[in-house]
Amino acid sequence: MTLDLDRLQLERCAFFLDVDGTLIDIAASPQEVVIPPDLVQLLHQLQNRTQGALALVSGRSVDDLRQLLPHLDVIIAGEHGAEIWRPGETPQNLGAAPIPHELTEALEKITHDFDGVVLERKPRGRAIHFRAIPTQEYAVRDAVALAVKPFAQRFEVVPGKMVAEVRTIGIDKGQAIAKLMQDPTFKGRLPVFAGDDVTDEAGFLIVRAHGGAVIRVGGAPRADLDRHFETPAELRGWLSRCVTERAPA
Ligand SMILES: O=P(O)(O)OC[C@H]1O[C@H](O[C@H]2O[C@H](CO)[C@@H](O)[C@H](O)[C@H]2O)[C@H](O)[C@@H](O)[C@@H]1O
Repeated sequence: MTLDLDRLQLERCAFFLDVDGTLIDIAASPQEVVIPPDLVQLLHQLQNRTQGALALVSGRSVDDLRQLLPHLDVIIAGEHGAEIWRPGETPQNLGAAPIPHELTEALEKITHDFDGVVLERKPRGRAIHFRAIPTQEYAVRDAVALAVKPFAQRFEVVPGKMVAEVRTIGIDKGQAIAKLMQDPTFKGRLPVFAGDDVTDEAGFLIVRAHGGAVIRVGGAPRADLDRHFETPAELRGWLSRCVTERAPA
């Protein structure tokens, strides 16, 4: 059964929002994304209306997101939930293992074998981007799988949009959301999660398990979604209407 998102009471909700492809448009490279001018204000409004029960849940690292959104002061679950940062604190590692040097070397080699592949080194993971050579997608994904194979007891490869993400086994957005739902700020609220990609599915599962609402941006509409938006701009428009039109009685 899906929830009627137009009847949500923000004061009883907890929002978990993915970033790339959900709040902001996908760009040619991670550094080229454009942050909409009103995004930070919108997120702070949502944070106020939910008494702080708002977290960004992203594949990007906490440091990366804080640079991208320097004036934003909200909780961040970074690197697919490998780390959680609360404003004023240092990020908490939720169990990510250090990436072995040999694994990074093996991934680095792929950037030499395929012109156009870029290795993103995150504090707790690696991402191999091949957006510049889409026709080589399967060859690159195979090469990444092979590189990670000797480390398969601790690390796995997860697919994303024109990217292969290498992360510690057991880390996913679902476990980060489950942990945040134990926080007094989030506990007892109805979780609402918006995402756009394969790596968001673990978050969708946990949110459903808590009786919450699942929103997907892009892709095809699905029967199991509570709401589907075509673009990040549509999602931001809906969030904006939520915070302005649904003021508390
Ligand atoms: O979980 P998200 O917030 O959606 O982050 C997922 C990954 O986003 C970034 O890569 C993706 O977006 C780039 C900018 O639009 C695009 O160029 C790239 O092809 C996408 O894969 C980021 O670089 C990754 O670290 C995140 O895991």
